Amino acid sequence: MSNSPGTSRTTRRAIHLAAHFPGVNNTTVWSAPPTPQAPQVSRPGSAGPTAERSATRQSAFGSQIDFSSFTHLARTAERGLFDFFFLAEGLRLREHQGRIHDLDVVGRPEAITVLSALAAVTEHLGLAATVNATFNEPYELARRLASLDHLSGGRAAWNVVTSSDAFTGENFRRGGFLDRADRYTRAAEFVAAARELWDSWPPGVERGRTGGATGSFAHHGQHFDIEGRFSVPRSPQGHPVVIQAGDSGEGREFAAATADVVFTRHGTLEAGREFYADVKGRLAAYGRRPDDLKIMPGVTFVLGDTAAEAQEKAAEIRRQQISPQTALLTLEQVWGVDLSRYDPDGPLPDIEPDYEAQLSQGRVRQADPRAIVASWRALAKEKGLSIRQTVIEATGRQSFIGTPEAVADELDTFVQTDAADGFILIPHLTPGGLDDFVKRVVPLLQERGSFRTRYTGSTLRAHLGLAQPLGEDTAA
Ligand SMILES: Cc1cc2nc3c(=O)[nH]c(=O)nc-3n(C[C@H](O)[C@H](O)[C@H](O)COP(=O)(O)O)c2cc1C
Repeated sequence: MSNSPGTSRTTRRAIHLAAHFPGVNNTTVWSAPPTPQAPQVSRPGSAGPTAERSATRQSAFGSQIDFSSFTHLARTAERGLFDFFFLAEGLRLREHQGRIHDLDVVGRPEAITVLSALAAVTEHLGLAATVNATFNEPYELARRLASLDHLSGGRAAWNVVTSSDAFTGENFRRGGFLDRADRYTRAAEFVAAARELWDSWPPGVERGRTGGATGSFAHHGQHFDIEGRFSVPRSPQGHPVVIQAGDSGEGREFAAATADVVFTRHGTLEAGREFYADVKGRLAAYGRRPDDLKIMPGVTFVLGDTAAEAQEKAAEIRRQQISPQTALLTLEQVWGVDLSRYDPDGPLPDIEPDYEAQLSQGRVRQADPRAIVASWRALAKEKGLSIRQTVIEATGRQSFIGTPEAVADELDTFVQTDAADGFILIPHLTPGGLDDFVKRVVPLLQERGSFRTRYTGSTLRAHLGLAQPLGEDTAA
């Protein structure tokens, strides 16, 4: 097999792979295998499109959050020798015109609970939970993560996210929200406090030797003023792995100072290299080496026996992801007005958007709607696209499409040429979406010496090649 361009360095770099459990956002399609004429639910009028689609998805995928779905994907990832299994978090179901948003209809079970159950049916696989730093407390979360680390023999990871909006805050006792500017100061102090708690039990404390300072902590800061004794002995990893997933300058700085892994959206070679250089370049200021932080973009893949077949499958998946009604819902989020009377196969609405309106609540609209409207209008005009075709073309984020050989080659090129340290793979199907990748792509990566052929360590830190925090023996 030929080497990829730029792979002339003497040692090949090891690729790190993780599996993202799909289920929300329209990455996930809901029937397998993709068929050319997948049945589409017609958009109802006043009954509300979201409600109807919710019903459709729930009946088609009632088992989506069954434990068997989680175990299938986790076991596949472990068979593929992946570093970890990843669960996202949504603390408030997003809403569209007062109904549960189309993308959140499968619900959001709590990640650490699911991972604790998976710890019992897996042996090596890391278990990563996304947990918000705004609406939690260090003592409670440090305790849950240390417990997961114990239960799993050193496989726990925490993806620290910082969503801080008032809509989400309504779900919580402390309510309200955090000033956006404070989201990372709180997150940084949260992680620091959690690490103080994890360090409060020195390594090697024997059962019964609980005198002295064991478990004592005192953290007095801007966001947390806590003092007491931590209830969980030091866990196998010392510190569960910390993942970061925010993209602002502050987010990148937080990652450079604090995180072990970054989950990024920069999934093209050029954007990946830029991001990689930027974030790795920030590490030295914190006395850290480039290898201390792994950069792992979240990516999708579509495999085919030929390049043409893969492209065809990818196009069909896009059509399934953006059904006629999803196209209209997506457009309504941007336009801010009810567009239910428009034909998804007709042209973009010529009415002006209402940029102040809030049809959707929660993290559904990411970029500046004015810029989106302008670019979608230009795209539709240039290519003569309908509403649905425009949304399909403009919102597509399919990363690696091709034969297993081509996909293995591309993934390897990313890692050997400093665009990533590995990938968080987001399959399109639940729960079988990773099966083909593990069967057909993993062996090719192993053949070229870029991916492990067995687990050599037992903890997630070992899989990722991260140092083990030593902790101090303070229990005099
Ligand atoms: C790849 C990626 C995945 C994310 N996943 C989640 C998630 O599952 N739950 C969540 O509440 N926020 C998630 N976020 C949001 C971020 O953690 C962060 O809260 C938000 O992006 C604000 O930070 P920023 O301004 O630095 O981007 C994700 C962000 C990125 C880039």
